[in-house]
Amino acid sequence: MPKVLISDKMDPKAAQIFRERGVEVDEITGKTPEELKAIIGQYDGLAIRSSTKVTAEILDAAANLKVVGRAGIGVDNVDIPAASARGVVVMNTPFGNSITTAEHAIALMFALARQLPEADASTQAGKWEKNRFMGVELTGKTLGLIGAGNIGSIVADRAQGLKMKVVAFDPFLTPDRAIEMGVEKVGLDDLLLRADFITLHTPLTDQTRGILSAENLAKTKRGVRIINCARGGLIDEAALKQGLESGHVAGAALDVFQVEPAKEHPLFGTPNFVSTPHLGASTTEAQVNVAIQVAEQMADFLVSGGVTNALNMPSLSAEEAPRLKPYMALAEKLGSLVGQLAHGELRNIAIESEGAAAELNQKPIVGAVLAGLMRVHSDTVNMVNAPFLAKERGLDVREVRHDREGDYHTLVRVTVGTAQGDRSVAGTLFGNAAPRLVELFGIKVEADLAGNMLYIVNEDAPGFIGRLGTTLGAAGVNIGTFHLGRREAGGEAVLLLSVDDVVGEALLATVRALPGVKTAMALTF
Ligand SMILES: NC(=O)C1=CN([C@@H]2O[C@H](COP(=O)(O)OP(=O)(O)OC[C@H]3O[C@@H](n4cnc5c(N)ncnc54)[C@H](O)[C@@H]3O)[C@@H](O)[C@H]2O)C=CC1
Ligand SMILES: O=C(O)C(=O)COP(=O)(O)O
Repeated sequence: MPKVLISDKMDPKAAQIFRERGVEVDEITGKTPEELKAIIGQYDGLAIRSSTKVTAEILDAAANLKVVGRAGIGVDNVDIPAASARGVVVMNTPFGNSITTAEHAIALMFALARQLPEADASTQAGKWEKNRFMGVELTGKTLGLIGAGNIGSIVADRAQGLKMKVVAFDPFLTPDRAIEMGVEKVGLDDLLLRADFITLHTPLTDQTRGILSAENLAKTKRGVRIINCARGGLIDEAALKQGLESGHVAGAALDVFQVEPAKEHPLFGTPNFVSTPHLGASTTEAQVNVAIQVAEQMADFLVSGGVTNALNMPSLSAEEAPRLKPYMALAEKLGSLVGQLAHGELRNIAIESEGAAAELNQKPIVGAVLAGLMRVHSDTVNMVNAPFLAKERGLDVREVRHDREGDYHTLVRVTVGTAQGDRSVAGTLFGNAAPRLVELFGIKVEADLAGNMLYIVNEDAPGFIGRLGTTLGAAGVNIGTFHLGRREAGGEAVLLLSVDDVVGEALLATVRALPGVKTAMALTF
């Protein structure tokens, strides 16, 4: 039974769903990285929010880990390249908390406009400072949106309801989408110049880090109010403090900080500064949404191989998974076969599908071929890291679907380009379930690819099969199945034998010495 660790506070629905789906679950929150390292090795899945930092070091200790599930959106606390390299799927729940986070941004905007936290503290301190607090209206003001994705567009919608004018800076926002959202697409400088309020809704990336730098803050309108419910690293916090102290920035509300938890911070106590402890996603509704979603996605993956919302792997629905599974087994075997047989550096690989295979989602088939191919050289390769490793090695991967009807109702062909030319193998599924090799380097064969096998190319001449049988028998190697194919009578023949034991180097040398043998290799599947 797969085992999952929930390492950040999560709605109890998550654990309930894991158990209902046949996944064992432990909930252990608040661990230090060292403590997490000590226990992570026993788990197949890790369910987190933003507190757990999934570093390369943690991943190195996670020998059995197959999936990290983020109950939320931002995954900047997960080292995704390190996870991909180790074959661990990383998934998030991209929509479950977006309304809630957008509402928090709007709440903070009101808090700034009307100085609600200060007014509350003063009133409850018995001061009744009616003349101290003077707010601003939101109606008619310009809201500058940095990042117009899921959360940004909900903020834009709510702000329009408040009769604000919304301008948005997002390099990936298309003009059509801007029209649909009713926002004006602008450049960053234009936004900085015009916005009365600025709200940030981008992920933290190398491009967005410090997007509100000292230089950019200096370009803002005097009296600007800034809200950040995205990630701490987006704003230069020291420059923001200066802006607040000089009065250039009339107010700033941060839900997120460069270093969290922020228990001490130079901004604390600064006039017109409002803060919340990363509460953007903290509503009952959002937490139930993300807990259910992350547990369903992770259980689907661990139990049936379905992949949803993965950031480092193509999606594969739980419904598709059973239909694709035999294809992935076939693809992996074909990849492994070419990986074992093709000599030298592989330059490119083409994965072609025809018949029923062409109607399927190709990404998992391609991933499985690459996994089979790369696993020949490394034990730690799987479908997640195989495409990544292929890219790293400069292998050109091509995917082709054919409409044509061939000899088989379904066929997957894998062709690799080597220094000696192209080498191609093809396979089908018998009864839509059992993988069978049907073509090997241009020769028609029909073979199971399983267990220990012996691959021989020889000159087609009488007496050879008898001599081979005698040689193997004398070495105590039992033949399970025997598959033969040839280009033409008396030409080159290919033999694929399944054998009960590993064929060692000494026996291979004897086989190679038999008259007419051109190649003899041991294969394993
Ligand atoms: N405070 C909290 O509790 C929460 C914070 N978040 C944060 O909010 C972020 C945004 O979430 P979503 O809207 O769901 O993500 P999203 O992916 O739907 O939208 C992000 C937008 O940022 C844009 N973007 C990317 N690079 C940019 C750049 N250099 N300049 C301007 N725009 C850029 C993208 O084009 C995209 O439209 C998350 O990445 C997460 O870090 C999310 C949920 C809760
Ligand atoms: O979903 C996100 O990106 C968030 O920042 C929410 O963080 P949390 O799950 O509340 O720690």
